[in-house]
Amino acid sequence: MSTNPPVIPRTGIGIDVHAFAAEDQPQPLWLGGLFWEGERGLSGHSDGDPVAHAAADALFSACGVGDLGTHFGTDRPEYAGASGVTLLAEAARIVRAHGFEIGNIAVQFVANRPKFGPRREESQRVLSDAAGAPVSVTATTSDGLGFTGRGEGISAVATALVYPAG
Ligand SMILES: Nc1ccn([C@@H]2O[C@H](COP(=O)(O)O)[C@@H](O)[C@H]2O)c(=O)n1
Ligand SMILES: C[C@@]1(CO)OP(=O)(O)OP(=O)(O)OC[C@H]1O
Repeated sequence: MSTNPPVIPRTGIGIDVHAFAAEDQPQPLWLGGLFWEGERGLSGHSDGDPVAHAAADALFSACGVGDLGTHFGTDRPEYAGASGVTLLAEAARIVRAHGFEIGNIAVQFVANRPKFGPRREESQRVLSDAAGAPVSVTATTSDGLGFTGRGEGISAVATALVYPAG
């Protein structure tokens, strides 16, 4: 009797950090694929969304196909101002082109503001649509400690699970 080899899933991890933009060069805040009206924005070559970037990096990590810089380097003018949602969708496309399907992505960001809970469902919907797989997002304040606690920037960490397609 022959048995099929087991399908071995692969995990990946991604971390991203963006500093808040200087007061005299205000930027819109994009976080978790959403625009946050009235909140101080982050600096970056793209829209600076650390949640979407960490999610994309976790996908690349899970598949062993490089990282954010490999695929969307800051030397690529077409990604200047690019939406994190677009980058996540493109990362998911690349992952599938390498023969993987996505199980899920989990992201947590660290920031005092914005208060995320009321918009969690909206963010998860936008990011899940982009990835074509479930994306869950959680938030913590880190109890006011560290650079996030001091309000210098926002960090995000993500894990992803992928498995060979077909
Ligand atoms: N930007 C944030 C940060 C936190 N939350 C929610 O508050 C809960 C408590 O945060 P602690 O840092 O004190 O553990 C956290 O579990 C989140 O539900 C948030 O919505 N937005
Ligand atoms: C996304 C890219 C490319 O526009 O630029 P940034 O917005 O600066 O973001 P970062 O998380 O530093 O990742 C590097 C780049 O690939």
